[in-house]
Amino acid sequence: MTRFGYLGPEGTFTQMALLAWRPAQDGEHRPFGSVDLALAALREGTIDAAMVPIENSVEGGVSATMDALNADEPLSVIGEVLVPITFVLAARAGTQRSAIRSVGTHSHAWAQVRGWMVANLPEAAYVQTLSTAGAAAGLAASSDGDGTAYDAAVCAPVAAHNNGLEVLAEDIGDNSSAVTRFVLVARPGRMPDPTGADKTTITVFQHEDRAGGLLELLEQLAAHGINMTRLESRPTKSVMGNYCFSIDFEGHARDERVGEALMGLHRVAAQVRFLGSYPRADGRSASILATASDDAFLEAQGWLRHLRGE
Ligand SMILES: O=C(O)C(=O)C[C@]1(C(=O)O)C=C[C@@H](O)C=C1
Repeated sequence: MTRFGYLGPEGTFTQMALLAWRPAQDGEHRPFGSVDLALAALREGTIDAAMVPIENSVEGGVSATMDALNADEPLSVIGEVLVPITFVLAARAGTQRSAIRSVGTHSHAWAQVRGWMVANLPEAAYVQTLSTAGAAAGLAASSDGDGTAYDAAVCAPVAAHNNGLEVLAEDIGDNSSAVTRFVLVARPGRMPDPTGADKTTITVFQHEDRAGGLLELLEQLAAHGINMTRLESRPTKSVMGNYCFSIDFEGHARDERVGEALMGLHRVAAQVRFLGSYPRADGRSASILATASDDAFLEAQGWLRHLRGE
């Protein structure tokens, strides 16, 4: 039975992503206190795969996940899941909204309700927790007057319900169409086969900081007709001002144009960390120029072999 890890506790959006990928009865689902702990367990072999958040449509990339994927032993992304995000403000039964002085939640969740907070609880202090469901569980576990770090939690409706909290306000996200993208990560092994609607994730490290360095990397993608879907810079943590680039793009490593682009990046970059090719959650096929199709590349390779007399 596959052992899946996820950013817990129960009731996180990450658990919803894992349940959407595989129902609880089809594997062991094990909660972890942080993305780092889940990925460490995966590297150690105590779980077989981990579901982790990587990108939110409002707040952008999840740095903790990108950094954990870029460090230590390489891991592979084998799938992705999109989860619509809905937040509630929850508190212990009997709490009046006017009595709320502090609110606990995950940093990405706070970023998505900031406008609502300014409009409705402008004086409330923010207390960071490791997850939205962790904020709800922490609130439920404490009773009045025992020094709880916060008076209310921002979490998913299911986390408020599971923890017996009262919902003081529903749908408090500033953007009603917010979506978080999660990736299922495994130890490197057999890559999922191409489906025609795939994505590839890489991290590129440059030789040195110089004019046109990023352009040189991007040219490899543009020249091979590849559409990027995410580009983020992360500090390499070695020297101030030194960055690597976390990139998602359309296509699969076994597509001719992607293979050529990866070889190009390998030539011009100091290191390319290949994090996997996997089916897109939305099933949307890449729009590929006729000049960047597999047939076009194979025809050109044949032409070269012919003129070399091979
Ligand atoms: O705290 C949770 O419930 C999570 O699953 C983490 C997380 C995130 O890292 O972005 C996931 C979705 C929401 O955007 C807010 C928090």
